[in-house]
Amino acid sequence: MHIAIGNDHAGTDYKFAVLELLKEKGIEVTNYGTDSNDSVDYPDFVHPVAADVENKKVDFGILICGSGNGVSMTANKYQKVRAALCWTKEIVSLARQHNNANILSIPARFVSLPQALEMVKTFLDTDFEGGRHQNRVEKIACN
Ligand SMILES: O=C(CO)[C@H](O)[C@H](O)[C@H](O)COP(=O)(O)O
Repeated sequence: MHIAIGNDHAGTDYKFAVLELLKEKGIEVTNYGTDSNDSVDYPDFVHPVAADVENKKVDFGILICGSGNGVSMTANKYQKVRAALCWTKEIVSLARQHNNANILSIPARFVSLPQALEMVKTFLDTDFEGGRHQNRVEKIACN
Protein backbone atom coordinates (compact mmCIF):
# COMPACT_ATOMS: atom_id res chain seq x y z
CA MET A 1 0.00 0.00 0.00
CA HIS A 2 1.20 3.55 -0.82
CA ILE A 3 -0.19 6.63 0.89
CA ALA A 4 0.32 10.35 0.23
CA ILE A 5 0.02 12.69 3.20
CA GLY A 6 -0.28 16.46 3.44
CA ASN A 7 -1.07 18.99 6.13
CA ASP A 8 -0.95 22.61 7.09
CA HIS A 9 0.69 24.02 10.22
CA ALA A 10 -2.32 23.01 12.35
CA GLY A 11 -1.72 19.38 11.44
CA THR A 12 2.05 19.06 11.56
CA ASP A 13 2.36 17.47 14.99
CA TYR A 14 -0.36 14.93 14.20
CA LYS A 15 1.21 14.23 10.81
CA PHE A 16 4.44 13.11 12.37
CA ALA A 17 2.56 10.73 14.67
CA VAL A 18 0.67 9.35 11.68
CA LEU A 19 3.97 8.87 9.83
CA GLU A 20 5.25 6.79 12.75
CA LEU A 21 2.10 4.65 12.67
CA LEU A 22 2.38 4.08 8.93
CA LYS A 23 6.07 3.22 9.27
CA GLU A 24 5.21 0.62 11.95
CA LYS A 25 2.69 -0.87 9.50
CA GLY A 26 5.27 -1.03 6.72
CA ILE A 27 3.25 1.30 4.50
CA GLU A 28 5.03 3.34 1.82
CA VAL A 29 4.40 7.05 2.35
CA THR A 30 4.91 10.18 0.25
CA ASN A 31 4.98 13.14 2.62
CA TYR A 32 4.19 16.44 0.89
CA GLY A 33 4.53 18.47 4.10
CA THR A 34 4.34 20.90 5.58
CA ASP A 35 6.80 19.68 8.23
CA SER A 36 6.85 23.05 9.95
CA ASN A 37 4.65 24.75 12.54
CA ASP A 38 4.98 28.03 10.66
CA SER A 39 1.73 29.32 9.16
CA VAL A 40 1.15 28.06 5.61
CA ASP A 41 -1.68 27.88 3.08
CA TYR A 42 -3.27 24.44 3.18
CA PRO A 43 -4.09 24.22 -0.57
CA ASP A 44 -0.38 24.16 -1.32
CA PHE A 45 -0.08 20.88 0.57
CA VAL A 46 -3.37 19.35 -0.56
CA HIS A 47 -2.98 19.59 -4.34
CA PRO A 48 -0.08 17.15 -4.65
CA VAL A 49 -1.84 14.61 -2.44
CA ALA A 50 -5.13 14.91 -4.33
CA ALA A 51 -3.36 14.73 -7.69
CA ASP A 52 -1.57 11.54 -6.67
CA VAL A 53 -4.84 9.97 -5.58
CA GLU A 54 -6.60 11.17 -8.74
CA ASN A 55 -3.83 9.72 -10.93
CA LYS A 56 -3.63 6.50 -8.89
CA LYS A 57 0.02 7.15 -8.07
CA VAL A 58 -0.97 6.23 -4.52
CA ASP A 59 -3.73 4.09 -3.04
CA PHE A 60 -5.00 6.62 -0.50
CA GLY A 61 -4.39 10.08 0.89
CA ILE A 62 -4.41 11.51 4.38
CA LEU A 63 -4.89 15.25 4.91
CA ILE A 64 -4.68 17.11 8.22
CA CYS A 65 -5.57 20.70 9.09
CA GLY A 66 -7.24 22.49 11.97
CA SER A 67 -10.89 21.79 11.19
CA GLY A 68 -10.42 19.41 8.27
CA ASN A 69 -12.64 21.63 6.13
CA GLY A 70 -10.00 23.47 4.15
CA VAL A 71 -8.16 20.36 3.09
CA SER A 72 -11.42 18.56 2.26
CA MET A 73 -12.78 21.42 0.17
CA THR A 74 -9.55 21.56 -1.79
CA ALA A 75 -9.15 17.82 -2.31
CA ASN A 76 -12.76 17.33 -3.41
CA LYS A 77 -12.20 19.63 -6.39
CA TYR A 78 -10.60 16.59 -8.01
CA GLN A 79 -13.21 14.49 -9.79
CA LYS A 80 -11.87 11.12 -8.71
CA VAL A 81 -11.15 12.16 -5.16
CA ARG A 82 -13.59 11.37 -2.35
CA ALA A 83 -12.14 13.12 0.69
CA ALA A 84 -14.05 12.39 3.89
CA LEU A 85 -13.92 14.74 6.86
CA CYS A 86 -14.16 12.44 9.87
CA TRP A 87 -14.03 12.94 13.63
CA THR A 88 -14.89 9.46 14.92
CA LYS A 89 -13.75 6.04 13.80
CA GLU A 90 -17.40 5.11 13.14
CA ILE A 91 -17.64 7.91 10.61
CA VAL A 92 -14.39 6.72 9.07
CA SER A 93 -15.80 3.20 8.72
CA LEU A 94 -18.89 4.50 6.92
CA ALA A 95 -16.80 6.75 4.68
CA ARG A 96 -14.93 3.67 3.48
CA GLN A 97 -17.85 1.19 3.52
CA HIS A 98 -20.48 3.41 1.86
CA ASN A 99 -18.61 6.21 0.09
CA ASN A 100 -15.37 4.47 -0.91
CA ALA A 101 -13.47 7.44 0.50
CA ASN A 102 -9.92 7.57 -0.86
CA ILE A 103 -8.75 10.46 1.30
CA LEU A 104 -9.16 10.79 5.06
CA SER A 105 -9.36 14.40 6.30
CA ILE A 106 -8.48 14.82 9.97
CA PRO A 107 -9.56 17.90 12.02
CA ALA A 108 -6.49 18.11 14.25
CA ARG A 109 -7.85 20.88 16.47
CA PHE A 110 -11.01 18.91 17.22
CA VAL A 111 -9.89 15.32 17.83
CA SER A 112 -7.28 13.96 20.21
CA LEU A 113 -4.14 12.38 18.82
CA PRO A 114 -5.23 8.89 19.96
CA GLN A 115 -8.56 9.44 18.21
CA ALA A 116 -6.76 10.55 15.06
CA LEU A 117 -4.54 7.48 15.06
CA GLU A 118 -7.55 5.20 15.60
CA MET A 119 -9.20 6.90 12.66
CA VAL A 120 -6.19 6.21 10.46
CA LYS A 121 -6.13 2.54 11.48
CA THR A 122 -9.86 2.25 10.74
CA PHE A 123 -9.42 3.98 7.39
CA LEU A 124 -6.74 1.50 6.37
CA ASP A 125 -8.55 -1.57 7.70
CA THR A 126 -12.03 -0.94 6.23
CA ASP A 127 -13.09 -1.97 2.73
CA PHE A 128 -15.69 -0.45 0.42
CA GLU A 129 -18.89 -2.52 0.53
CA GLY A 130 -19.88 -1.98 -3.10
CA GLY A 131 -23.35 -3.33 -3.84
CA ARG A 132 -26.03 -0.63 -3.52
CA HIS A 133 -23.32 1.95 -2.81
CA GLN A 134 -21.49 1.48 -6.12
CA ASN A 135 -24.05 3.37 -8.26
CA ARG A 136 -24.25 6.16 -5.70
CA VAL A 137 -20.49 6.63 -5.60
CA GLU A 138 -20.32 6.65 -9.41
CA LYS A 139 -22.85 9.52 -9.45
CA ILE A 140 -20.70 11.75 -7.21
CA ALA A 141 -18.37 12.96 -9.97
CA CYS A 142 -19.76 15.69 -12.22
CA ASN A 143 -17.99 16.34 -15.53
O1 LIG B 1 -9.21 25.55 6.61
C1 LIG B 1 -9.16 25.51 7.81
C2 LIG B 1 -10.27 26.08 8.61
O2 LIG B 1 -11.46 25.42 8.14
C3 LIG B 1 -8.08 24.82 8.52
O3 LIG B 1 -8.57 24.33 9.71
C4 LIG B 1 -6.80 25.63 8.78
O4 LIG B 1 -5.95 24.75 9.52
C5 LIG B 1 -7.08 26.89 9.59
O5 LIG B 1 -7.84 27.81 8.82
C6 LIG B 1 -5.75 27.54 10.03
O6 LIG B 1 -6.09 28.64 10.88
P1 LIG B 1 -4.93 29.59 11.44
O7 LIG B 1 -5.64 30.55 12.36
O8 LIG B 1 -4.28 30.30 10.27
O9 LIG B 1 -3.92 28.71 12.17
